[in-house]
Amino acid sequence: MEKQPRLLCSRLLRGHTQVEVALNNSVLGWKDTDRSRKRSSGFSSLSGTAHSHVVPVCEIVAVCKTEDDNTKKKKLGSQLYPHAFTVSYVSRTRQHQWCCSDVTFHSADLTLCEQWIQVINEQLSLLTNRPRSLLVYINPFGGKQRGTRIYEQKVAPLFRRACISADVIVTERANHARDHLKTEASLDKFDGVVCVGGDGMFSEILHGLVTRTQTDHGVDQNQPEAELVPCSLRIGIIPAGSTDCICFATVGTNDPVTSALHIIVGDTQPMDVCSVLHDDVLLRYSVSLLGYGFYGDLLTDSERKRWLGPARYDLSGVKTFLSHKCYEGTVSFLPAGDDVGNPRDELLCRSGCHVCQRKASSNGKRRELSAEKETVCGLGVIRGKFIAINAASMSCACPRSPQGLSPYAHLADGTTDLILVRKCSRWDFLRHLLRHTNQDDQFDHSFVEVYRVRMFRFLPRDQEPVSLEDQSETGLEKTASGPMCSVQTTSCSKAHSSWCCDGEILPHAAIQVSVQCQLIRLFARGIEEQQQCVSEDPCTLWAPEPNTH
Ligand SMILES: CCCCCCCCCCCCC/C=C/[C@@H](O)[C@H](COP(=O)(O)O)NC(=O)CCCCCCCCCCCCCCC
Ligand SMILES: Nc1ncnc2c1ncn2[C@@H]1O[C@H](COP(=O)(O)OP(=O)(O)O)[C@@H](O)[C@H]1O
Ligand SMILES: [Ca+2]
Repeated sequence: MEKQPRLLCSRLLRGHTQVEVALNNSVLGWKDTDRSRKRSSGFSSLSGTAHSHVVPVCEIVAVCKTEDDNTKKKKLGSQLYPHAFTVSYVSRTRQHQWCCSDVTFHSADLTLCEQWIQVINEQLSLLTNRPRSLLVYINPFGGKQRGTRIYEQKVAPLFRRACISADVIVTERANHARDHLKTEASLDKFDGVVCVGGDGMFSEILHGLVTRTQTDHGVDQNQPEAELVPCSLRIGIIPAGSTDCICFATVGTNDPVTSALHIIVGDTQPMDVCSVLHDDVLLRYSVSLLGYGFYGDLLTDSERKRWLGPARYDLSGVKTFLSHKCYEGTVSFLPAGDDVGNPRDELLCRSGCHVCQRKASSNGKRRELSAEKETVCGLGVIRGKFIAINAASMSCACPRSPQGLSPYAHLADGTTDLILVRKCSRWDFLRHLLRHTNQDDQFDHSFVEVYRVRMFRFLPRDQEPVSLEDQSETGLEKTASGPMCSVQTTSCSKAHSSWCCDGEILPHAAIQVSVQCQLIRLFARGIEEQQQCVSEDPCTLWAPEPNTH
């Protein structure tokens, strides 16, 4: 492959060390010159400074002239270096966390500094995926009520440094952001929408943006067969909520600075959205967890304890666990094809995921879940008594469960992982829950089943067709895709639970769910496999000998 022409290469001063700095179309690099390395080797090893460093241009946040009194006095030997410029760039710390680092280069030559600033800025202006203008919504009451402070102290300064303009709206009530996006906001002037808050706040942005997009394109989202139009604006999430699972599962951490940097560099991560209907009428959209039984009850209880902040989930978790309820009903589902793998295949969804890139032909194949079709096309039907019915459209990894509810679920494959936890003893359920917090397989229990599906439907027992109720009287449960299995004899609560849908409670127990493949895009890149290596060998930046200024 032909090598990129070198654009600029100079000998400059960094700290007390002379360095050779080079820039081509994709990488900025600097290394100590041999002379200064010899002279300052003690200094370097003491401070831990590496002798060479490379930064991909796409991870440069900004470059600017440095003007302070120290710069004016900068000296090496008798030579003054009164001019300087600073490059801010992404550096990786630990656990997928990013921070913004600065490197300042000094020079005796003002024109040279200005040339560096100009050339780097020209390179940055070629990166067309970067947002220039954002619409930001802050929920001041999410999580520990630190949304406004997090934005002002950690995010706004970075946006300013990257020359991104932001229109900020601090919400005054629930659904303020959703309603504003739906009708009022002039979206044409923005390159993206940012929410500062938790999963509930993200859900508001999701609903506002999806609804607005359908309205603008004349699509009736209440039609069960409607082909929804993907949203053109990307969504950024600055985590300031209680669970922050959508941020955690798409970035790998819930750190506001990391998220701000993913927005600044203009990352893109497509994401599936489930539409949730009742009697063919749209109730809500979901991207993370749709849970009936355990998580529905937990969330309902936790809403009364909002004043406790994130700890409400632990308290309600213990209470719901102790109440040990189970619910009877029928789940029918359309299994996904083999092309998207299965929930236990140990294929993690990571940055550049191949499974998601193959992007199932699912959307074209959407079919209605109707009774006649249940006997054909491999549709699964499962009757039973369940402690939990969960659908995880993504891993749902979060600080409480770093692998998530379904560790091998994919962000953008057009499927959701349907997890059925049948009635079991308290002890067994606790064992199952505990496995969410360690490396053990939470699906490896006789009372847990998991299916990768494109759509599913749930009917609570009292709404089942009579024929299914009759079957249950025989004491047998039937699955179309699996073997017959016996019903446990213990009794079960007749009442309904609720569905929790990305942290919101739904008003109906009977729902139909279908996955809309890649309906939205986030400012994220999926979880990076490991510390990313720059593909370019730094040495090539300096070979052959540079024409130093
Ligand atoms: C014994 C320890 C068991 C730990 C089990 C952890 C499983 C965690 C899976 C979490 C999946 C989260 C999916 C995301 C949901 C969010 O969309 C949604 C909204 O988030 P927001 O408030 O930021 O807006 N959050 C939720 O629905 C909350 C889920 C909370 C899960 C907490 C579970 C705690 C369970 C504690 C059980 C304790 C048993 C103790 C027995 C003595
Ligand atoms: N200004 C506001 N006042 C009250 N509730 C709000 C406001 N802005 C947003 N909300 C609502 O607060 C709920 C929780 O927000 P979220 O940011 O997800 O925090 P948490 O993660 O703590 O639940 C969401 O349902 C959202 O609609
Ligand atoms: Ca998915």
